[in-house]
Order: sequence, then structure tokens, then C-alpha cells
Amino acid sequence: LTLRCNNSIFCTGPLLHLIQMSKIFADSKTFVDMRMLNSPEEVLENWDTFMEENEQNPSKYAIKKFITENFNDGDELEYWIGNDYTSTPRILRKIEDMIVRNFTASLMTIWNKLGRKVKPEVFQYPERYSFVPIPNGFIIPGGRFKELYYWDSYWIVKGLLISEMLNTVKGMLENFLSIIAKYGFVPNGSRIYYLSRSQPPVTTMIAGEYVEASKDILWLKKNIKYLDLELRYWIDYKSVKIRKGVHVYTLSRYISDCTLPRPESYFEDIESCEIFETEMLKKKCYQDLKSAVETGWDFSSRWIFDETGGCNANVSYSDAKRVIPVDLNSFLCKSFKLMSKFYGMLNDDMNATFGRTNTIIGRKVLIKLCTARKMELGMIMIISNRSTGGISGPVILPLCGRKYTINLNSLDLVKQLPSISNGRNCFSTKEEFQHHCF
Ligand SMILES: OC[C@H]1O[C@H](O[C@H]2O[C@H](CO)[C@@H](O)[C@H](O)[C@H]2O)[C@H](O)[C@@H](O)[C@@H]1O
Repeated sequence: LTLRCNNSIFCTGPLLHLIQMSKIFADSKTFVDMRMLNSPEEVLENWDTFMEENEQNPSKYAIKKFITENFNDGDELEYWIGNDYTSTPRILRKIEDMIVRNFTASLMTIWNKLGRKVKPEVFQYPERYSFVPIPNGFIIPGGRFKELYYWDSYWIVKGLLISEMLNTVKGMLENFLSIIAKYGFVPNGSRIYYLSRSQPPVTTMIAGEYVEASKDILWLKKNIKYLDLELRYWIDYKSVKIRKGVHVYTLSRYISDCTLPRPESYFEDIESCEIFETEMLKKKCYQDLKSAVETGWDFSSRWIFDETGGCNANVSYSDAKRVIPVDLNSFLCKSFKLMSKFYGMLNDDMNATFGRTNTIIGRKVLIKLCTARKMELGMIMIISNRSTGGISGPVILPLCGRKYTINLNSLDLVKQLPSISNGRNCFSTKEEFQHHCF
């Protein structure tokens, strides 16, 4: 497993520190998305000479010049349109309302605008880029997010399937498998500086969508090992045992073990953690910010803890590892259930146990926690000791047609809700976060 990036230009080290802290770029992501004009060794040699010439204290102007001489815009991607793209998918004919139909049709043209493919140069000189080369065309979120993002891709795949772009889905899925083969897990996005954390795990669910639509069992047989590998990462590195009475529950949480500022939000993280006096607390703050962004909900009051355990503080007080998120555990439960089904389809009884055992573990907890009739808003409260007073995305996830969970017949923990709640409400929507939590 490669759980972090040690690249001394794009991920860590004095060059990155000085360039990012000079604030030459308004957005820290700009620098780490650039490409080197020469090999990393040459750039680092140039840097040493540059620092010597400038007596270890270069001006902003000199740093700008150094960047121009050694880096250029990354420009790693070319526009790409999937060969399965159609402007007239069957679903359009099913939409009777013309306004909605036209809106849907125009929305679907987005695949042409956001489709990208990695240029051959990146495969030729990967060490000069922060981009992780991936073999197939894919859809980017857009704007400053010009790479493959992990959990965005699940929702993108849903749209692609409605648009009859199964081949594009297969390509995107195989991009993830190539990343798992390389690193043992899927990082936040296809950049080396994202290696210190993942994002909500969705590869197995994407595979579920693909296999259901394609019935491609041979594909499954060939690739199931990668799905297996990724899920083991979530068990080995992110799970935690929760004792409640005589029961011990295994659940997962978001946690990064990297204590450095995010390269793509470098000065921003340094500034967020400035309030802490010791180096140790600063490091903890950087690590906590990384854990918070692993959630995909960056930033939300769900991950913020003030001194009393409420969420009346800012992002500097993020501590996502204290929360056992219902959405993450629902995704994993669904994934284990799928694995059990997949191994069953392949008549692999021995390995089916992996999926089955973990579905059972997930079941034990999620069946109890997630689908009780009175549980609409309760999960986060139970498992993070916080209460939710309104409906927000993550809370309703496990309730979506019981898609992420299995039948429920125990209300044990539900009954304990009132005693666990601390009476505070923490929301996940931006609007609520901007106002306050109460
Ligand atoms: O749409 C892509 C992602 O955009 C947001 O997060 C990303 O930007 C952050 C700041 O540059 C970065 O630190 C984070 O790790 C990125 O994922 C959004 O919050 C994500 O949900 C979304 O996947």
C-alpha cells in the first residue's frame, strides 16, 4: 500500500513550502497541478543553486522567476468524447413534459464538455507531473477540479448509465482498478498529492451498476480481486470497534495518518492551524483537516467539535475521526453485500465468506441502526453522540429504499436514543453550516 506521497516537489519539502507560502498563486492548487520542465532531480538541483544565490531568502519576484524557468501549466488532458455518446438516449422519449425533456437533453451534452483523456506525454514522463496517469477517458467535475475524483464518479456513473454510455462507465471503472492495482486503494483524486486520503468508497458500487447493466461475468471474474483489495483497505485502516453494553460493533470512520498540510490547500491549512501553539498540535490539526476532506463533505459542521462536544467552532477544530458516519458505513455495508453476491455469481464459496462475513458485521450494526421506522434522523446521533434536528443528505442515505441496508428487526439502540443525545443539532448542508449550529 502507498498511503502517502513523499514527492519532494509536489507533496512535501522546502521547495513546496516556500512557493506555497509566497502566495504567488491565489489558489494553492495551481502550483501542484503544474508540470516540471525537466526531471525532478534537475529541478531540485536548480532549487539548491537558486537558494544559495539568493542567500536562502529569495524575494517573491525571484521565486516567480524560478517557477517560470522550471515549471509550466500541467496541461495533462485532452478533450475526449466517449464513442458511446448519443444525444438521443431512449430515456428522453419517456419524458412527456417538453420543458423537462429539453432540459434533460441539454444536461446530457455535459458529457462532451467534461470528458477528458490523459495525454501521451504524461505516460512518457510521469515523474514530471502530479497527475496519476489512467488508461481510459473519464468525466471530470469541472472548474478547478480537472482530474478524476473518487466519489463524484459514482454519481457521474449513474448519469452515464441513464445516458446509455456503458462503455464509458466500464472505462472509468477500469481507471479505478488500475489505481487500486498501483496503490492498494483509491485516493481522493487522480493526483499524487491526494494519496494521503481516500474519499467515500464507491468502486464496488460502481462495479455493481456495471455488472447489473452489462451482465459481464467474465469481467467480474477477472477484476473482483481489486474490489476485494480496496474493501480490505477500509477494514484494515479505517475500522474501529465500538463497545455498547455487551456488544462490540465494528464500524468505519474517515481518518488520514498524514500530519502535513494539504499540498493543494497549503497556505490555507497553515493558516487554519496557526491558532495552535505547539508543533504537535499543528500537526494534529493538519491531519484532522485531511481526515475531514476524506469525507467528501469538506467542510461540514458534522466534523467540527468545540470544547463541549458541540459544533460551535470553525474548521480548525475539525475532528472527523470522532464521528462514525452513517453514510460511510452504509456505502460499505452495501459494498460487502455486493461482494457476497459477486462471489456467489462466480461460484466462489470460499471467498464469498469475505463478503458474507462483512455483510454480517455490517448487518449487525446497520440493521440495528439504519432502517428502523423511527430512525429517520437518528443514526448520526447514536454513532457520533450528536443529534440531528433536520434532514440532510447523509442521514437519509441508508433510508433510500433500503438500498444500502438490509431488513431490520431490532430496535435496541433506537430505544436508547434520548439518553445518548446531547441535545445539539449539527447539520451538513452548506447553508446551515454558514449560519450556525444550535
Ligand atoms: O468535486 C471534487 C471535490 O471537490 C471538493 O473537494 C475537493 O477540493 C478540496 C480543496 O481543493 C480538496 O482538499 C478535497 O480533498 C477535494 O476533494 C468537494 O468537497 C468534494 O466532495 C468533491 O469530491
